[in-house]
Amino acid sequence: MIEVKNLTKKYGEHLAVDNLSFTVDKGQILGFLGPNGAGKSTTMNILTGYISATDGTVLIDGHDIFEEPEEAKKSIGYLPEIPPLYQDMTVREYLNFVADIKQVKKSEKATMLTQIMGMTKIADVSERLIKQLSKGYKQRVGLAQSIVGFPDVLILDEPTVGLDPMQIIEIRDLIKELSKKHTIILSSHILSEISAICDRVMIINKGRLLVSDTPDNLSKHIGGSNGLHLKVKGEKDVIKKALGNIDDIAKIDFDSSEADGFVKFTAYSAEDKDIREKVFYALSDARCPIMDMKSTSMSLEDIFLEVTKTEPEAKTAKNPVFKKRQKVINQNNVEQKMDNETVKIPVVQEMEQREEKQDAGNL
Ligand SMILES: Nc1ncnc2c1ncn2[C@@H]1O[C@H](COP(=O)(O)OP(=O)(O)OP(=O)(O)O)[C@@H](O)[C@H]1O
Repeated sequence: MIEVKNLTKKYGEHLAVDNLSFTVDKGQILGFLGPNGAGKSTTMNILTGYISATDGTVLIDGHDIFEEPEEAKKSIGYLPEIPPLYQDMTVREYLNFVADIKQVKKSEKATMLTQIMGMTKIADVSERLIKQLSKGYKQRVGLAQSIVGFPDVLILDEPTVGLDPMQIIEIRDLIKELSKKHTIILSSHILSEISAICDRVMIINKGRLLVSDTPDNLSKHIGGSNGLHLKVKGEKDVIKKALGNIDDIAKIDFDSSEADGFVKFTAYSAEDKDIREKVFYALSDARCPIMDMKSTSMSLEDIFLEVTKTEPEAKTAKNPVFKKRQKVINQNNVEQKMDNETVKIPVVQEMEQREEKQDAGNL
């Protein structure tokens, strides 16, 4: 549905988007994450034909946004970071105006606008001037204008910014509902929101793609969910012996704090195997009851902070995220198996190689 290849944008000498490639399938919700200045809005502005690219291609539903802008734009609804609202129009006048621009058939217009105002819960302010609306309502009107014409693709730059928690939940549900018929790219700083509604997450920094995967896989692979935290009643030696027979366990780290006959430890599986059942039976046979067992995993927030850490830490293997024995998903979703050695995300390697070349050139 959306195909972006080697997208690059320079503002003068400043590289805002650096060779970005990704695809979004029909009906998917892609969450776009990155710190301030990462290049999210620039990418969205290019995807929607608002600004040109320095290099690369963007296909929307098979149409090149640069070669066939009219065709491509027909498939896009866009909510920019600052919604393009006419303050002196009423909500209804404005949405009528948008519908005309989008060439919605006259016979369908009234019904469509009533439906959209219902979906975005702005029917009660339809006759109010936009300038008199609260920020949250203005944001909903911005979202409403992007839906007018029911385009196949919706690109939403921070759709819930300025909304209160209740409204955020409503808009989140609306986006979920819209994804049944639309392909959606959204950017947000609210990570719980991205985890809750996106099928896939892309984290970019300084215009470059760092990781792209489902929220679950990100916390599994990058967070290293191959660890199992346990609190077990019994003697440490007995527990050690019982677990020693399980081949799938690569390593056990015992906590130094042992109290009241409980032992706490983390068991790491080899090759990301699910060891829960074997651990359960082994400890049960050894008559060491499990009081607590949970997988180690990182929240999207932890992952975001780790992968976007400022250089030099993030781009070197000093970052613990890259050190773990784990699989890392590269930008083409190809799994790379790493075994007890430094793991670098491909884009980080590329960055380092480029810098090495530059350094060599400067000598
Ligand atoms: N018109 C412009 N002229 C020059 N530089 C720009 C322009 N627009 C954006 N930039 C720069 O390009 C980089 C990417 O900006 P962009 O707005 O795309 O980031 P962003 O990820 O959307 O950030 P935020 O989360 O703060 O909105 C930033 O360094 C920004 O300063």
